[in-house]
Amino acid sequence: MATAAINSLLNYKTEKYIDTKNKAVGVLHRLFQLSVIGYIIGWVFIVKQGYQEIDDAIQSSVITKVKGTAVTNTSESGLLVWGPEEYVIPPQGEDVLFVVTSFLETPNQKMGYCAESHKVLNGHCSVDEDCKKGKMVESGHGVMSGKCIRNNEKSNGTCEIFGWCPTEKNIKPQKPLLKNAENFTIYIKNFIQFPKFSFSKSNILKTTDQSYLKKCRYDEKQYPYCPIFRLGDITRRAGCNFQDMATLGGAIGIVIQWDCDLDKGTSHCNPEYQFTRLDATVSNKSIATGFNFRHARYFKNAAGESYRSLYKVYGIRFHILVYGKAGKFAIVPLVVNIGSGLAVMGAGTFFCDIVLLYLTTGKKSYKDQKFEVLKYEKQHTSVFIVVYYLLLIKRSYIIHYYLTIEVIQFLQISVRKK
Ligand SMILES: Nc1ncnc2c1ncn2[C@@H]1O[C@H](COP(=O)(O)OP(=O)(O)OP(=O)(O)O)[C@@H](O)[C@H]1O
Repeated sequence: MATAAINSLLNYKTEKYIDTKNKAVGVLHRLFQLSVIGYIIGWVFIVKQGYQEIDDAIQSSVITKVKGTAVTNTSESGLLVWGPEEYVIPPQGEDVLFVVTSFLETPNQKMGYCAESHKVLNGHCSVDEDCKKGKMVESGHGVMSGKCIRNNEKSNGTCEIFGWCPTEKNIKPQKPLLKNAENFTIYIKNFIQFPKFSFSKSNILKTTDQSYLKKCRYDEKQYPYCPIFRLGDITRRAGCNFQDMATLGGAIGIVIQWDCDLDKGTSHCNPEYQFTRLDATVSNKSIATGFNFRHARYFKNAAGESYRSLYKVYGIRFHILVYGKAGKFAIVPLVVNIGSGLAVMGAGTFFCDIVLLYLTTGKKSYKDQKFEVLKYEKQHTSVFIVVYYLLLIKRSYIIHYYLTIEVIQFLQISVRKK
């Protein structure tokens, strides 16, 4: 038995084929093989470039610069000229930047006593007892002095507070004040790297024309590689009207997509821009409409007293998001994809066997010729079953697999000998 097992282990065995002479199943088999070859060549290699190694861990740096001026003239602030230093917050040129399009200024606030704003619910009162001295007004602007300030005896008033006075007026902008904001331009400098392929590039066109950046404005058709965008064009491409958005504010996403086939060369690796309104789910009537925040500018008068001007600013927040992947030819994905394609081809034989053995007229004769029923000695079976389970318990699946094949072949040899 041992010699037979060793022989069985060392001998080369080849698969045996049965020529069924069944044309219909033969055509079916070829069609299946053609579909698999079509899938591998068309989808896996041409569409999905399955012969490439992919790096989707893009590393990126973004810096922005906005240019343009706007003029405002309000009763509180008078005539003002706004430059990027005033309307871009923060001014450092980050990848998330806020451009002011409207504002409400409360100028010359000074530390002192004044009536709390009517906007603050917890600051309302009808008698002095409603304003507990020393208590902070919740969501308010200062600490209560203990007095209730009313315009007349009958009406309700608001508590007197100690804080920055006068408090802000309760007004919402009806239209954007920085009307020219639509014509501001934003320069987006983006540097990317695909570390797996030691490849780096920027979104700025390589040109010797020094004035290119001063003249060009991004346009999908004419200037697809110009990194300077007009704000009005960005909102238009995102499907919204700049002036509508500018009144109460909003958020816009500028997506820079890098999909690079490095086999085609560096010049084919270029960014594609997409624009989307990020707060688009919020309708105009929603309580969550708009985008604003407050900041203050502090100063002292000639007498050394501290003052501040409080600004509630409305505007558009731009988020620059960079995504991308690069692919380059590599032998490993090529072999893996061919291998998995060939494995799928094996399913064709299985499928055709099912058709042949269960759906054709001559299924009985096919079955008789395809399957050989083996007869073997019982004691062999029991020994092999014991070994089999011992290996299974020890989780030696590979040894178990090969042993099972060898056992079956050994039994076949035994049968043949008989
Ligand atoms: N938002 C923008 N709109 C239009 N042109 C711009 C904008 N930002 C930069 N540029 C122009 O692009 C070129 C390169 O800008 P970069 O910031 O690298 O150089 P710079 O000389 O420091 O720019 P500048 O001093 O004009 O702000 C400059 O000619 C600059 O004027």
